[in-house]
Amino acid sequence: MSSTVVETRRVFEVKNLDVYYGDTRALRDVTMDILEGQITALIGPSGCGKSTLLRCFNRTNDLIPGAEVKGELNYRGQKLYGKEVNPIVVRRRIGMVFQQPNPFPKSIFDNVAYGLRVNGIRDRLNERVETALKDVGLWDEVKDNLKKLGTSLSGGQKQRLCIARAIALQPDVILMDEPCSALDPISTKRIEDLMNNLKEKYTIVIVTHNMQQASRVADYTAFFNAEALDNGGRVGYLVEVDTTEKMFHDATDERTRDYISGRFG
Ligand SMILES: Nc1ncnc2c1ncn2[C@@H]1O[C@H](COP(=O)(O)OP(=O)(O)OP(=O)(O)O)[C@@H](O)[C@H]1O
Repeated sequence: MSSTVVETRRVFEVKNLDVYYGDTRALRDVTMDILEGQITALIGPSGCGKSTLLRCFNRTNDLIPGAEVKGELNYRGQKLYGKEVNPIVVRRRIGMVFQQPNPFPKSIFDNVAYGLRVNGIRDRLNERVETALKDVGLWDEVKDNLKKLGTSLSGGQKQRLCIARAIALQPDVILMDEPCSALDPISTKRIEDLMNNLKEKYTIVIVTHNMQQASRVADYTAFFNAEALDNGGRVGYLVEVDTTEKMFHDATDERTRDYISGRFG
């Protein structure tokens, strides 16, 4: 990696991380850093473990029966899987946005206020909701209809509403699992522009199948691949991670160059 990496603060430090689902190892020996205030894209062919790694960052794999994480994963210098760590607090600090925009069948206001209320935050609710909606560029579109159902918005608006719901809690990190794959190109562009604005305040990790998207939005790109095992299964692994500029124009590994140029995957 370039020398700027050394000077930038590490939010996550992943060392020799393995993830299992039951007896099956889905991801092996991942070592990488996630840097503060940067957008990091996780790319690679289907099944190479991108979403699995993403879920490690806010411990949502804990919710999958049989999932087990081995190795080291430090969040701001603290063991994320340490015994004393409360996963609920982790998920408050490290928010997540999914592929399918999934607002609750509640009003626009209540969608954004939801996480705040659940976490017992009741002061300045109106102001906090307004700020979150402004931060995602939705305020002007919805300010006169805050009682309208969140589910009645367009796909792109719904996704921005879900991002507003995540950032209302003022998290440290936002994890995005293919946030634009269900959206049209115009809504996708709005989310990409939004990500660029959000990185002033948040560290973002995004899983994307869209290589152009990674090259447009990410500061760093990590390329994962999967290899066949003797038992017929497959295990994902990290091929390389570097600045997006380097990965897309001068990747070290031939597999990365092949994938990025569309020769496989
Ligand atoms: N809940 C689960 N239970 C069991 N196995 C799982 C589970 N989730 C993922 N896996 C397995 O882990 C491996 C990695 O899956 P994962 O979804 O992380 O890959 P991915 O790179 O994000 O794939 P895609 O690009 O298709 O979304 C796959 O073999 C998958 O079948």
